[in-house]
Amino acid sequence: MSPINITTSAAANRAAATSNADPLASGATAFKVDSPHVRYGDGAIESDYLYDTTIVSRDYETGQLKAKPTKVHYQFRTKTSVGRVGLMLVGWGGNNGSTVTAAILANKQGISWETRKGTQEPNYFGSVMMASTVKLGVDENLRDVYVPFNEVVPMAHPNDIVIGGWDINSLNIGEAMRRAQVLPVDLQRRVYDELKQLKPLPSVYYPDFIAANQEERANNVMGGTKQEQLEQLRKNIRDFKQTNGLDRVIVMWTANTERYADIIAGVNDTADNLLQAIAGGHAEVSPSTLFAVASILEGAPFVNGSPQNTLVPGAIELAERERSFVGGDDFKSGQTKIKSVLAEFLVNAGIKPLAITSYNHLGNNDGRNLSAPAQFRSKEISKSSVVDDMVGSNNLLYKKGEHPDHTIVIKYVPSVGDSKRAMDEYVSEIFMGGLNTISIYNTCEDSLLASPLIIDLFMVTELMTRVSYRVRTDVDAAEPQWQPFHSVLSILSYMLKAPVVAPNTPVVNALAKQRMAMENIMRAFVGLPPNNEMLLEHKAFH
Ligand SMILES: NC(=O)c1ccc[n+]([C@@H]2O[C@H](COP(=O)([O-])OP(=O)(O)OC[C@H]3O[C@@H](n4cnc5c(N)ncnc54)[C@H](O)[C@@H]3O)[C@@H](O)[C@H]2O)c1
Ligand SMILES: O=P([O-])([O-])O[C@@H]1[C@@H](O)[C@H](O)[C@@H](O)[C@H](O)[C@@H]1O
Repeated sequence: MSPINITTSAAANRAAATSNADPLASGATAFKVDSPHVRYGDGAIESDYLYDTTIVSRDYETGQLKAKPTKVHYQFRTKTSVGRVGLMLVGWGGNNGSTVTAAILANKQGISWETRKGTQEPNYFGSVMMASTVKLGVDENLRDVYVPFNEVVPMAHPNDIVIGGWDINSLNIGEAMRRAQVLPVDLQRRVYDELKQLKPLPSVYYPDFIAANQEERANNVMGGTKQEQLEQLRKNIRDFKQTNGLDRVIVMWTANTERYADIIAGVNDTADNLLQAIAGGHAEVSPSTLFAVASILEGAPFVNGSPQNTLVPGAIELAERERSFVGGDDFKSGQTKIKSVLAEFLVNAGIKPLAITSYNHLGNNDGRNLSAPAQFRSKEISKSSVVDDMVGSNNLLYKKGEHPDHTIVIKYVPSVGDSKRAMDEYVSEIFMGGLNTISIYNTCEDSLLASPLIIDLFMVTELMTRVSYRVRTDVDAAEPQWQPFHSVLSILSYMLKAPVVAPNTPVVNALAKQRMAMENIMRAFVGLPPNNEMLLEHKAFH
């Protein structure tokens, strides 16, 4: 019984109208939920949602665990109008920044290009929002019906994003695309003239935070004190928004990996201390944290695509106080993405990884920056923490505090360029003391894998700026206030190696859990129950 894919293109709709194709296979764009608990009002979708969870407690007399099914009544309101949205990239002239800009232009203008295999059309493959589907439900014949992920709730379309940003290097984006050596030459040729008009704004450069080998790029640098730089960055964001007539701007760090900043009491441990440290020009405030503070103060969501600890405690507290959104860290694009699948599979299969050895070499500027110990250390941390939740979930395999050996090696080999070569070995203990070894060789085209994540991070972050919620109880004295989600957008974790979460909440790295959370939260916004794949319809006698 083949599943049905709802296609929403006009052509597909015309084809369905004139053929005896399955009426469900080409429906109108998006879908409407038929429920008394979902209201499609003017400008917003409101849903009443019973959140089912299970509270576990221990009976201290008997020692027995008790599991109590619990329902929490949420109400969600999702504004349906996206408006005009902008993305300001920090590190715009880098491999990721220039690649994602060129790709959006090609998609927006329908620019195809010639390859030795024929004509290649632009696409958004690798974007979970733009190129993956979710199961909406089943039809009357119990056939699965799938819709594009980006049609579960109204979302921004990448073709409509207005892009700008900063770089410490002055190269225009056309030249930066050429320097990156990522995209096919024929495509580069077709988009170059438009991209060369795009010039990064001068940025903040503190040599101490990135590798010394990056100094030769730093010819587009902002002067002044840290406070003056903060004000300039804030002005940049305001000007970009006003000049382009934008309703919302999202700032995303795709600049070089910085060293970790020391967390110092009285400097970056609280919001006020961080603001004072900036005013006082404290050396331990990094460029990325300055961008985060500027974004927070301008109400522009800030997402960190690199592994350093940009979101120091003071930045988190400031975001909470300003009710501004932040997210991070480190795009989860290749080697680590696979690890967050494989490690979960092994542990959930009752197989005990003993050693995970991850090596890769790459030859792009990111790799050159990572060849410096302090910058590598930031990446090593983000790449190493990805199995912690899976290991912690299974005390049958791992005693408390026990971990697999986990080694990360990254080498800079200029000749491979952006085409990173990753080699992994997973050695696991299996039945009766046996050993299983899985070896993987993975050519990760770094920027072609990271660019779609920039799009997904933008789309989900933008969605969350339009969502508010409230919790209802049976004894509400008055209508509770609608409020935004917590400032730290842990819903972004699927796209990130080291998800930043709200203080004192759990970090989830397992990729399947992360996708399930994002899908089911978005389903809840339109009043749909979680997908549970029980398929009882197919397991019961009819
Ligand atoms: N697959 C991937 O490409 C991938 C995956 C995960 C994380 N990342 C991270 O994304 C970031 C970008 O990767 P990339 O391949 O585009 O690197 P890149 O070196 O090509 O680009 C980084 C850009 O940032 C600029 N820059 C450095 N410091 C800056 C500052 N303070 N302000 C503004 N611009 C600054 C540099 O001039 C450069 O143009 C890196 O931190 C990398 O670790 C990349
Ligand atoms: O995402 P992933 O492939 O596990 O990790 C990658 C690193 O291994 C690589 O060295 C670097 O190029 C990228 O910044 C990326 O972070």
